[in-house]
Amino acid sequence: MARVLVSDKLSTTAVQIFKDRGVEVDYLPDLGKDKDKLLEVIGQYDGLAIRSATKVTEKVIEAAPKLKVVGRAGIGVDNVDIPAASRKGIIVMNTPFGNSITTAEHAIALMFAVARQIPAADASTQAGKWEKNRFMGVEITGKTLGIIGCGNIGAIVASRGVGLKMRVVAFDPFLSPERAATLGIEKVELEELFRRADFITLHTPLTDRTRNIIDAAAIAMMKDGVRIINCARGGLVAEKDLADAIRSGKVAGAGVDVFETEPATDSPLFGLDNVVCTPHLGASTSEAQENVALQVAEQMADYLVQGAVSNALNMPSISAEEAPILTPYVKLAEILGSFAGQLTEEPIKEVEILFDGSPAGMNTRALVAAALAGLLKPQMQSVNMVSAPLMAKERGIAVSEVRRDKTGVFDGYVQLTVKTEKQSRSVAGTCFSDGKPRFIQIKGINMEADVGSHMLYTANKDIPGVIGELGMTFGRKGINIANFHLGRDHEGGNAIALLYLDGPLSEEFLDEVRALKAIGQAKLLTFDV
Ligand SMILES: NC(=O)C1=CN([C@@H]2O[C@H](COP(=O)(O)OP(=O)(O)OC[C@H]3O[C@@H](n4cnc5c(N)ncnc54)[C@H](O)[C@@H]3O)[C@@H](O)[C@H]2O)C=CC1
Ligand SMILES: O=C(O)C(=O)COP(=O)(O)O
Repeated sequence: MARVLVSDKLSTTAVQIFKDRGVEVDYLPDLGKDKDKLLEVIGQYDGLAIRSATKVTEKVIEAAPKLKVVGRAGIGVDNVDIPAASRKGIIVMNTPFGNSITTAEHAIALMFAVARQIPAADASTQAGKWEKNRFMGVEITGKTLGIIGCGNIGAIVASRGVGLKMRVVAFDPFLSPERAATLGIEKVELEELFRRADFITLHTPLTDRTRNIIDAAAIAMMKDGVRIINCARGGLVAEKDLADAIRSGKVAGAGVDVFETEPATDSPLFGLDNVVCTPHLGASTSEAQENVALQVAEQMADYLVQGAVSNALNMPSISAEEAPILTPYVKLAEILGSFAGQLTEEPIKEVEILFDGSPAGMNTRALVAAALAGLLKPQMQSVNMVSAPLMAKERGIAVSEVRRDKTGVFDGYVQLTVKTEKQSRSVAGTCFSDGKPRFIQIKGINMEADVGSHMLYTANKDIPGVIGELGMTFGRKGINIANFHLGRDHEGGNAIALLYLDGPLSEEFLDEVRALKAIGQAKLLTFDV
């Protein structure tokens, strides 16, 4: 039974879902904050469900040999070392929409809080001061709202801004003019946004390009009296530069939900007039927390129980409906990869995968990943569909895919061609209606062979007597051949044989086979079927 650790505070709905789906679950919501304890226990788990407090570092991943999936109940995954996870074949998934409305609402709430100084006015009023003249605010109607990053959350903020009768401008390199028009907003360059906005709100991930996107130089371009809201990630705004600008009066106020270091127990922004801070509450509503907990548990259980993948950041999605149709072809792709991987002894330069007929309409990214996993496995035992594309890239293997409408007699087939410095080798297969994979072509030679756990592959000249010699040799040793498949390119040309054996063969016996006059090459192959 798969076992999952929930190491951050998640709605207990998640725990119930794991149990209902037959996944054992330990709910330890404070464990994620204790790095040492996490390192101590993580080795026991197949899945880890987190929010932003647990840091899934390379060290944690190294300490987790069983881990298959990290599920982030939320959006940002900057607390997960995704390359390290991918290298170990661990899927990292998030819940990209469950808390977007809630977070957009928090940004709007902070905008109002800053425009009307609500927290300070509240504190003063409750202290019995009645400082009516101290808290002069600004109207939002008719003001320009500048949105940096107009993805899911930014777009919701945009629509709320439009609803509040604001003029909305957005900077996002990936925002199309059509989408901007649909949202009723204007797409602008960053500097123009800085120059025009009365309120600026950030909604990008934290990347090398977005880090400190608001710093002293950016602030210098802004309108005097601008107000800045950050509900995305600490690190997007240089906190010290913002604090200086608030002190100088250049920036009239800021709403800050996220900090460079979290938990933020100290910050240059603390204690300044009209800075409204919240402790990373963007996603903290009961609705959003129900959404993300439910979704992450379903997604993780789908993967651990059924092999279905959704919202993974390092692996193509495979829906639960798609999984049964795709699974036989995933197996086929892996077997073709494995065939080529076991026969190839020099460095691979190029891999081309051709999808003909029905597989061409499937999720070919998953099939490519499976073929690469099969191909690399003879060299790297722990490689899987998650890590294989990254491993291939790191090894400089160029991977390409071609999709084609049905051209042959088979409903669909997959052909894998592997090129090294010295040669190009191709192998093709299909899946019959029984879901079982078959080899249908090896090195351009047609054949039709079942796939067995133990197989002997031989290449020889098409001369009489090969079958007899092989059969006699096996017979003398008392080894049963379950199936014998033959093919040749033309009479007297190159021939190949695939023998489906009942069990493994010893190396000594293989040497005997290799010594046969008729046999050019003999290789024992094993497949995980
Ligand atoms: N405070 C909180 O509790 C929460 C914070 N977040 C954070 O909000 C942020 C946005 O989330 P979503 O809208 O769901 O993400 P998203 O991926 O839907 O949108 C991000 C947008 O940023 C854009 N972008 C990327 N690089 C950019 C750049 N250099 N300049 C301008 N735009 C750029 C992308 O094109 C994309 O449209 C994330 O960092 C996420 O972690 C999300 C949920 C809760
Ligand atoms: O979903 C996100 O990106 C968030 O920042 C929410 O973080 P949290 O789950 O509240 O720790």
